[in-house]
Amino acid sequence: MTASCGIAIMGGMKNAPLFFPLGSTIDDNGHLRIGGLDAVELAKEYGTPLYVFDENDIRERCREFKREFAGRYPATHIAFAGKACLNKAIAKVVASEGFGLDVVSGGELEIARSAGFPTNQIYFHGNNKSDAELEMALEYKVGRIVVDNFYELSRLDAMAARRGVKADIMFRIKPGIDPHTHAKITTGNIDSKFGFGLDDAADAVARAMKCGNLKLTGFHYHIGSQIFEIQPFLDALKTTLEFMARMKRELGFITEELDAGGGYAVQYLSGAQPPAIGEYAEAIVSLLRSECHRLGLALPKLSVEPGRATVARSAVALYTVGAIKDIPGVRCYACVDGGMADNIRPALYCSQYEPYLANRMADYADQTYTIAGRFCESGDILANDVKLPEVKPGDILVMPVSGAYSIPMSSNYNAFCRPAVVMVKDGQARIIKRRETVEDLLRTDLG
Ligand SMILES: Cc1ncc(COP(=O)(O)O)c(C=O)c1O
Ligand SMILES: N[C@@H](CCCC[NH3+])C(=O)O
Repeated sequence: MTASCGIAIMGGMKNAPLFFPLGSTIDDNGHLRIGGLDAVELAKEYGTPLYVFDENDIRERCREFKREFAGRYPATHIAFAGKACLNKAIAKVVASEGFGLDVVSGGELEIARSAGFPTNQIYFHGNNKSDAELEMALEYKVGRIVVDNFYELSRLDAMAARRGVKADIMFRIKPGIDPHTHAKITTGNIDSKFGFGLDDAADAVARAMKCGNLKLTGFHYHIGSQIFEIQPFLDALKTTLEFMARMKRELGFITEELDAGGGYAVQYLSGAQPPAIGEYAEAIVSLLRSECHRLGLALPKLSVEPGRATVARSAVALYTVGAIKDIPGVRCYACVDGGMADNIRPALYCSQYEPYLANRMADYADQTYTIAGRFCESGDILANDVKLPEVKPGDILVMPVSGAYSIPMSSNYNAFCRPAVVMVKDGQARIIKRRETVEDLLRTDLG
């Protein structure tokens, strides 16, 4: 028998395809099981659209990063980039795995704090932090404030002086590398709103060395997201190490820490497999060691900030199929009860997904459908021309690899309510974010 999209179910094994959460299976009824639970029953119990995270999968991703990076280079700080999907439950899971956290707003910082995340393990990023956010970062004594520009540097210096504290900072720099990913998620190029160009960064280092209330520990770059090639990571690292050598030579500045950001790609489609985390780690750590030796630099502390690679595969999105619209000779739309308001990625980046039917995982996928959402835009398409078994109203469509950048980028477009989020683990499920209600929407509408 063949599962949707042609993945064979081995005799008796019935593992779900690779990009479902670890340990997901297909039961005798052809239903998807995640964390030991029937996905179709979860859809019934909690309603759809529904996002289901598997805690064990998140934990295994964290352990893989620790094994592959800290195993090779013990002075590694691994931080979850919260923008990928931050809520109290996920914050607690990654904290308990010994991860740090990267936040980009006062909101993310408050979520982390309310989950009891140790603030000295939090790095505060952002290209236009408000005064209130900088004050908050100082008040909560976050581990590092990653300073993006001169305007922020001077305000932060004054704030730290007023408080009589010495804050640990890093500078975000632009190594000017093209990571060959989607233009909208490319960030380390010269024409980027993020960070200092290298000559500006050199001026900023000279200034920071005179700031009595700021301690510059080193440099951060993040060149983009969903990067399949290893070479751009190496090019960015080499450029930064050469910049560190220049700062030592010209200013006597010794870099203690290098934050290499995130960007590791995950697999969304059967045919597009990125390098394993171990391959990224091996290449980065080897180059770090050899270039530091060549340039006469002491080995710095290394930070990495995986967002997508920590949580993307840990979750699926479940939708109920409604209308089916066959336009003869053109295409057949299967419409679901969610869409661009809970997952903007296909509309924004032309991101591709491989959906399945959670209630008929083992049926032969011999029909072609375009999965349309229910929002008032023709561009509200979740997946184009995908192979599925014959789809009927009431089927439960499942989108794997939905743990990163869907829920955090969701909206209330057309006054729809954001979906519920459930965490499963070893046969137990609990709501970690309740479904929004119209009352929630009306509460902020003051008339
Ligand atoms: C500073 C920083 N670190 C880490 C990340 C996480 O990226 P990714 O989810 O691709 O690992 C981002 C987002 O692109 C970022 O801006
Ligand atoms: N939101 C993007 C990733 C951006 C990463 C943050 N700079 C995505 O869904 O792929």
